[in-house]
Amino acid sequence: MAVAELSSPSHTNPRLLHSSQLSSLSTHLYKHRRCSFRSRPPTRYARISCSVAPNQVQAPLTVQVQNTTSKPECYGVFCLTYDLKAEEETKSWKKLINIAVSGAAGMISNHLLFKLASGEVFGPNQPIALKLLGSQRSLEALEGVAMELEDSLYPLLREVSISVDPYEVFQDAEWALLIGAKPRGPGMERAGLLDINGQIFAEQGKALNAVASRNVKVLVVGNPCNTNALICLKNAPNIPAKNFHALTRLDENRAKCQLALKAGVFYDKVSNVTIWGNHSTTQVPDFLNARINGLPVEEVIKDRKWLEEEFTEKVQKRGGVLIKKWGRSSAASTAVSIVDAMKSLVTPTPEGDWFSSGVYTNGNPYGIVEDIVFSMPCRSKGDGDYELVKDIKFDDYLRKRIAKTEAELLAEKRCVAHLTGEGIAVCDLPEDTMLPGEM
Ligand SMILES: NC(=O)C1=CN([C@@H]2O[C@H](COP(=O)(O)OP(=O)(O)OC[C@H]3O[C@@H](n4cnc5c(N)ncnc54)[C@H](OP(=O)(O)O)[C@@H]3O)[C@@H](O)[C@H]2O)C=CC1
Ligand SMILES: O=C([O-])CC(=O)C(=O)O
Repeated sequence: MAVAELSSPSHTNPRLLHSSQLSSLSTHLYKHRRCSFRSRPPTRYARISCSVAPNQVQAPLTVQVQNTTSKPECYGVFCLTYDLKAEEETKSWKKLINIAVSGAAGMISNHLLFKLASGEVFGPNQPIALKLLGSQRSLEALEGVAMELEDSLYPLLREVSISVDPYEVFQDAEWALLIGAKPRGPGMERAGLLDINGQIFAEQGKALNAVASRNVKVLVVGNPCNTNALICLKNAPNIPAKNFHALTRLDENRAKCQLALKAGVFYDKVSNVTIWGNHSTTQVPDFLNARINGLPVEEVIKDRKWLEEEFTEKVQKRGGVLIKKWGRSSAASTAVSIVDAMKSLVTPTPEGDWFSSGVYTNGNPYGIVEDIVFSMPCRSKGDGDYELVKDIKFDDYLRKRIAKTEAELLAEKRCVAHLTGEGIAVCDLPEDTMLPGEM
């Protein structure tokens, strides 16, 4: 199969074309434009540059043709060929699933990959293939990760491959865990971070659109994760927007821990916790609908002031407090929350409960503005899909807080308009806008 990326100043959002469309495209190009073809070995890209003929007013056009038949490099023991059905203990196993992970040499992945390989998410009968995406700067480190995976002798881990090319890594991916992102350095404006990371997620959205399974589930972890997820889904129009998630499960877990501590119960007694909005310090941990031992939180913790102020701020800023103590951002607990988020989609949600995920707002029943990625309460039948929970209570406090995080996400969206195909970016971000890890 081959795909072509079509871009020109008149196409701010480049279109990806499948091989079936290529021959008519090239006929069109020869007829209407002056084209030169240039391939750049040893890469698989061929660049076709077309200039404007003197009597034409069309804008110049560049087409990138990519042959996507090549495979990422398999690693070590994972290059062996074998027949899963040949051995007695593997006969009952399900079909191998492909999991792509970006930022695979980073700290979160260093915890996550081993959890995935152990069967924590998909269970003991589900073999997996891990496709690790890195960059030139992390290629050696990725080999180190693959070596550790080899040495762990996980029976369910059947394939590991590494690559720096998202088109290779995302080929037929059924899950894409997008963790890699540039951290915000000292003195960097949030608008700058949105732009740099947004470019990464725009490119990855295009690659997913071109080569991933049409039913791929995409979980964006790299910050700012809500807006990165929006950019990614806008660049992947052939994949349902509903399949894209931004990770807010860590925030939910943090909120459960704080409620349990205050109520003096173990955290398995806390349920129905929603995180609303952005994975930032404007996020809203919802105590109005949450329950402890099946009772509304306010019947157990009779201290509304603590809930509105101390509890809310503790959850919003937990990441920053941890960085101060630990010297680096949450990695192990983030990996745990990624596992939780994935499990919530592949196992039925317990009766009466729900989980939080940053999802696309179109069609939401809460009156939240459409066309952003916003954390909301979800339930799943365990088939990888989810529905939004309908019976949710709101009061003035909750509405006001939700409006603030919604306004922040709208400002972030305006700031990345150039990456979502919606025109010229205007950055008017609220001054106090921060990631949970910033203080
Ligand atoms: N949503 C959430 O709840 C949470 C989100 N996060 C976010 O997850 C992301 C990853 O965190 P973590 O694993 O701890 O980070 P690390 O710094 O350990 O790893 C990040 C990886 O991102 C990759 N990367 C991609 N582009 C760049 C770039 N331009 N500059 C530098 N590195 C780049 C690097 O890999 P390579 O060189 O291979 O490209 C690196 O290995 C961060 O954005 C963090 O803010 C963290 C905690 C919670
Ligand atoms: O800000 C960060 O990079 C870390 C983060 O998201 C968190 O701890 O929730």
